[in-house]
Amino acid sequence: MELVTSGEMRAIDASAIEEIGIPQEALMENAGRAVAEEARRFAETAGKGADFGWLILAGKGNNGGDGLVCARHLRDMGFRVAVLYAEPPERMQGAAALQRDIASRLGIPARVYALSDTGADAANAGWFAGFDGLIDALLGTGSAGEPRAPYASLIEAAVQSGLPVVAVDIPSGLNADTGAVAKASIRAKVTVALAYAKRGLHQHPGAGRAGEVVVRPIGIPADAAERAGVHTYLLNAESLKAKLGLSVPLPRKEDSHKGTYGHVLVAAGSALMSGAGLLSARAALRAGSGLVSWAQPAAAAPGLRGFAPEIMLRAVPDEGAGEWRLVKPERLAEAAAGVDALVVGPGMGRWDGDGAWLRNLLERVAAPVLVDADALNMIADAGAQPGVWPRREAPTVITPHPGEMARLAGMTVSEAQRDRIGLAREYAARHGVTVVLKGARTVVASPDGRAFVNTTGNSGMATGGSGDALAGIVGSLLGQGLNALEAAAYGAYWHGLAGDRAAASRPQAASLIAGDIIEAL
Ligand SMILES: NC(=O)C1=CN([C@@H]2O[C@H](COP(=O)(O)OP(=O)(O)OC[C@H]3O[C@@H](n4cnc5c(N)ncnc54)[C@H](O)[C@@H]3O)[C@@H](O)[C@H]2O)[C@H](O)CC1
Ligand SMILES: [K+]
Repeated sequence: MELVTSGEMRAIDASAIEEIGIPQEALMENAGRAVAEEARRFAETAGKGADFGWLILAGKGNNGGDGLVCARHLRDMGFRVAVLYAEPPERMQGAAALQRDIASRLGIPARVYALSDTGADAANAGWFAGFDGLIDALLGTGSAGEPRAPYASLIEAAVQSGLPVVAVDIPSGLNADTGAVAKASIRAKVTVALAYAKRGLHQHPGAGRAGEVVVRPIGIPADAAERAGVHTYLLNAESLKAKLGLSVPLPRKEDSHKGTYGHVLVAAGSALMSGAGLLSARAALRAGSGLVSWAQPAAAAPGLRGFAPEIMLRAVPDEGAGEWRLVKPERLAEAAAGVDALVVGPGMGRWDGDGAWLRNLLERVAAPVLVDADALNMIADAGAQPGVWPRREAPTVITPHPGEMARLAGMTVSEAQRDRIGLAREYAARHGVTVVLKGARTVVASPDGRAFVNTTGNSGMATGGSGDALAGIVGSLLGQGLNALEAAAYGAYWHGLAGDRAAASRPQAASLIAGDIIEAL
């Protein structure tokens, strides 16, 4: 379940080979066979069986070496097989060169790619004629930057051929660490991740090019990543259990009463945006809180009576204005005294001096706090230097979407999206807050360095109110006694799972609204 960078993978490979003594050739043999088995599974699902012709696109590195082992095993399985070397094969070295010689001695047909003399793209050079699928063994974790010639044009020709691709380790052209994709990049039906999934397979746009990611062991000891200090995990039921000791669904205590599951105070919504507060409060209820109170500026409260009978309304003195602007932070802190968690931010609006207001509130509240939406922008206006977040005894969890994350970190959105795992982890460590960086493949990062990449959720959830629901869910879990990372990770996973379930029962995901997510919890 660990996700690794190419650097971490190289260190793990080196340790297995040099310190433990597992021969590199053994790793490569296991890798190639694993890819062949996944390719066979793909051919069978494609209903073509053994008359499926595979063309192995082999680069000059060990990724190419894996591909040659794969070629040999596919041929032994009865497939038609040929190899197309990206570069003259005499340039291969070490374990890859050994596989080149074996393939040659076995008489596996091979050609060397060359741009047609006019430099025209090679698709029309018939390289792919007669084949049903491609094995992408061009570039793996050793590649850096845009694929250079001739890889770039071979990749583009492969894409243009329209043939299905099974990628070795990563689709060529993908940045294994960040998920960024080069102009020339393979779109795979299946990516066979060797030993561990690389981070880039689970961060967009890379995640959209990898197809089905299958992690296959190749003989690296199972605890190698942990021993190498890797603390990035795919967020799913398995890792929630193994890394955080949480089972899905969370067990409910038998001897429970209203107090058992905590009391959450939701300070959210305002006269014009009361919906955000209601959605957060309802989500907290559905997530299992024993009691949920919805704090509102006193003059705005009467208008909200009866919206949700299960939710207690908590009017906070506001000098008759009906706006948060005139609620003193100490008054809201008093309302939060004795609750088990506070959610602050959704639909709160902005006003002059709101940053100092929020910091004052955070310094006074003893309970765990979930900060979302407008409240995040209040802090963002104070800058990105350490200290913008008050140090607190109890945890602070923040749930920014990419735009809010960018403002908090003082960068553009595209910069913030470049390495979401790295940014969320660095921000969490620097400010001592637990970060839930929303978006496709939400990233949860703890100040202690652990990070989880979510696997649930769908594009239909990019709808107003979905974030309010997440804020309520995580706040509820904090109120139920989960620690910051547990609440953030479980909450993100559960929110996405509910969204997937809600989408499954609707004609199309795009019709999803936040209320559907809450009802599906
Ligand atoms: N390391 C191991 O013990 C194992 C590795 N496995 C497989 O090997 C690759 C990593 O192999 P490596 O030789 O380090 O690099 P690549 O094959 O990924 O690199 C390709 C090759 O191309 C050159 N290159 C680098 N960047 C570019 C570029 N932008 N354009 C063109 N060419 C580029 C570079 O010089 C390399 O030589 C890993 O992914 C696994 O598939 C085995 O699985 C097991 C053991
Ligand atoms: K590859």
